[in-house]
Amino acid sequence: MADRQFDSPDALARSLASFLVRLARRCVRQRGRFSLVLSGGGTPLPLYRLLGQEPWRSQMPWAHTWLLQGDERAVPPHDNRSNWALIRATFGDLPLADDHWLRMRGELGALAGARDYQLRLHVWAGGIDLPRFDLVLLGMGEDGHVASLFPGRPAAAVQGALVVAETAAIGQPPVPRISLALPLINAARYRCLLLTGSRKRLLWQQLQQRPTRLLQLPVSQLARPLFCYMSE
Ligand SMILES: O=C1O[C@H](COP(=O)(O)O)[C@@H](O)[C@H](O)[C@H]1O
Repeated sequence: MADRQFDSPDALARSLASFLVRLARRCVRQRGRFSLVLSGGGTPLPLYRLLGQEPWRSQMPWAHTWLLQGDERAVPPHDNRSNWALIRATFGDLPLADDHWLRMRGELGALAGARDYQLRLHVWAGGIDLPRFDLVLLGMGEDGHVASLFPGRPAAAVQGALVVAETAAIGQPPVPRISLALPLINAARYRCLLLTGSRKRLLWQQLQQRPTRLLQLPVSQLARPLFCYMSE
C-alpha cells in the first residue's frame, strides 16, 4: 500500500479511524476478535479521541476488541509521563471491558515490567509462543526509534523475547522503558506508522532510498505490510 498523506493531523485521524473500524470488523468476522496495539506519544492522540466519538464509537466492535500497549515509560500509571495515562484520558469512557485493556505496568520498573507484560501476553494469547496482533500502531522519533526501541541500543536487537526492557533513561521524557520486541511487532498482521511534522516526513523519504547508514535504525527493520499515514 502507498503512503497516505494528509493536510492536517485531524484529516489523518479521520481517515485512519475509518480504516481501523473496517479492519476491526473484518478481523472479527474472520477470527472473532480484533487486537490493536496502541502507540504512546502525542501523534496518535487525535485518532484515539475520534475512536471514542461518533460515528466511529458505535461502529467499532468493542465487545470483541482488545487494546494493548506497544511501549511504556517506567513510571506509575498516573504519572504525567505515562503513555497509559495519556491513552486512557484521550479515549475517554469506552464501552470496553476492563480485561480487554492490557496495560504495561510501568510502576514495576523496566526489567520487572517487561517480564510481567511478557507473561501476561503469553496467557492472553492462550500460551502460543509468538502472538499475532491484528494491527500495531507506531509513532516514530526523529532519531528513527519506534515503540521504545532506540537506535544502537541492545533492546532494539533482541530476538528471543516478546517484550524488552530499555534500562537507560532515554528518549523524551528521558526515563527507562518497556517495549514490545521487534519480532513481536513484525509478527503482527499489519503495522501502521503515524508521522507528523516535516522532520519525520523527511527522514521517512530518506528511508525509502534504503541508504546503508539508515538500515540499522529500528524503523528500517519493520516488516511489511507497513502502512504509513503522514501529515503536516
Ligand atoms: O516516547 C515515545 O515517543 C514516540 C514518538 O512520540 P511522538 O510524541 O513524537 O508521537 C512514541 O511512538 C512512543 O510510543 C513513546 O513512548
